[in-house]
Amino acid sequence: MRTAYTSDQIRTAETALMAGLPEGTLMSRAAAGLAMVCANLLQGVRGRVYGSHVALLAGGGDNGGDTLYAGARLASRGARVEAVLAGSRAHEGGLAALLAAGGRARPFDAARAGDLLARADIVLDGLVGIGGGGALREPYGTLAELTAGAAGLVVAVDVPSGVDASSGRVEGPAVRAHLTVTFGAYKAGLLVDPGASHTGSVELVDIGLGPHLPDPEVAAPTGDDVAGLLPRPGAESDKYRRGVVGIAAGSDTYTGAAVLSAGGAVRAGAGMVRFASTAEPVRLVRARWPEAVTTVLDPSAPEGLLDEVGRVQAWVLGPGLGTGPEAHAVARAVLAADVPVLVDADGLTLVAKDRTLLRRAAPTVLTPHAGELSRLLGVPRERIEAARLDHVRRAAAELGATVLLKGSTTLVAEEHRPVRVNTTGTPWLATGGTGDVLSGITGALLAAGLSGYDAASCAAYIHGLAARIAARGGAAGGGDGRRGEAPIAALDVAEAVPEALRML
Ligand SMILES: NC(=O)C1=CN([C@@H]2O[C@H](COP(=O)(O)OP(=O)(O)OC[C@H]3O[C@@H](n4cnc5c(N)ncnc54)[C@H](O)[C@@H]3O)[C@@H](O)[C@H]2O)[C@@H](O)CC1
Ligand SMILES: Nc1ncnc2c1ncn2[C@@H]1O[C@H](COP(=O)(O)OP(=O)(O)O)[C@@H](O)[C@H]1O
Ligand SMILES: [K+]
Repeated sequence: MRTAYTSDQIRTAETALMAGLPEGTLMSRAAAGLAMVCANLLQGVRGRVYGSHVALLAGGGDNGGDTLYAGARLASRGARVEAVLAGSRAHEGGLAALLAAGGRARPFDAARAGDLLARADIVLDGLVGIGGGGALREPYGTLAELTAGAAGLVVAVDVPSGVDASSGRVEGPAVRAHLTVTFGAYKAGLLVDPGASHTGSVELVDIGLGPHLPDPEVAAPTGDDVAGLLPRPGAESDKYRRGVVGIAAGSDTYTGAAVLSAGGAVRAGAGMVRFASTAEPVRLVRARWPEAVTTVLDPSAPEGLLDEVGRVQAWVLGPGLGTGPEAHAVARAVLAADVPVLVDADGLTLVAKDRTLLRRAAPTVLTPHAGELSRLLGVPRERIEAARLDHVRRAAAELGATVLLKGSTTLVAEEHRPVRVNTTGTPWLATGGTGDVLSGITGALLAAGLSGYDAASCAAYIHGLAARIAARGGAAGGGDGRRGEAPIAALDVAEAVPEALRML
């Protein structure tokens, strides 16, 4: 599990660690690690450190200090290092070290800074780190924007400036780095969008913080974590014990979502899929997934609506269900069941209109995208997009459910647990119907007995991995939506789930 922390948690751990160490030890560890990474980069792009051009953007705090000290180390190896001092003051020790090692430093001047960035082999963004707050003020904002025109590699020091280290929030200009060198531990904002899309790859420099770190705010499961949680059938398994998932989805108007959700469940290894809906979706699901056992419902007679369906260990409710009175009757019947229920799509719209549906004892998993969460919380969508971590946490607490927030980084929140961040996926997933597939995968894992928290985070991982495999035509790797990948259809993702499971 890759764990990540808020700025306050990092500061507390740093204070505890520093209490037993001579002053300046941590900054010197951070600067040494940063200089080493930069030296390796320069070896890669220039073949040597000596004679290479390094630009430092140094803010007035300790983030600038790290950067100036690292610049001094590179200057002492013969690099031509020049710092732009963005603040009214600069870190004294760092500046003195840089000048003593033969580096140069000048106050901010836009034209000169632009020239410098156009010439540099690497640019170190040391404007602000965990001490940053709110939108970047001037001239920090201009400097962050200028890094977009840098000819060489942009290396963010600790955190890309303009990204809130604790939440990933971005409120104005922010540096987009090729690489972020972060100190002591991951900051939560490096894993959560929009911040995560500014970091490039992330390299962690150990400064000895480990023993002092508290429980993390955020955790990103690795493939091994997911593999360890997944159910595998044994000699004593039968289809019932492996988990029967019920799917209440589709309507005579919307039929595709039902087929996709059922496909996710079948491919993710449900022992059995019981599909319950009106006649047309039932016909289509049977045609595409003969494995599913189907029941035609008559929601105009809500009494004993699900009696004919048979026993299930978990339900998936909502994809393509519609939002009228008959859909409401189905939602009421499913949510009255004493088993875990995943609510998606139209099911979320029904729940947003009638929160009493969520008064139940068994676990509930909600899987909204930002628009659906906006309706659930009564908060504008843009505010959710800008502060996804805060809102997913709030939703879990307020709705008493496990909440999986879909989007470019998928988050899974449950009260009193770290928010789980999904690290797989590809922007090609942004296409109609892929969320329906996710609902089926998650339902299969819930039926197999995983908790809502584990089922949702494992399903997101598998779904994202399957999407990458589908986008690369069966090959592993990728995930950036660029070369070697092609558009995918939602059903391709369901079909790639077995390959994803094989890789885990
Ligand atoms: N505390 C420690 O023990 C360690 C800290 N380290 C470094 O120290 C950094 C934290 O240093 P600081 O606490 O001095 O904070 P920062 O240097 O991250 O930020 C504070 C500085 O940025 C300015 N600033 C804040 N928000 C701004 C905004 N929106 N626009 C423009 N300027 C803004 C402040 O005026 C101040 O000059 C870490 O990110 C890391 O790089 C490392 O050296 C490791 C050890
Ligand atoms: N930019 C993106 N990058 C990666 N994944 C994305 C992106 N946008 C959406 N996704 C993923 O695609 C899926 C879309 O689901 P959803 O919004 O429910 O669509 P639908 O209702 O059409 O199925 C989710 O798993 C979501 O996390
Ligand atoms: K920075």
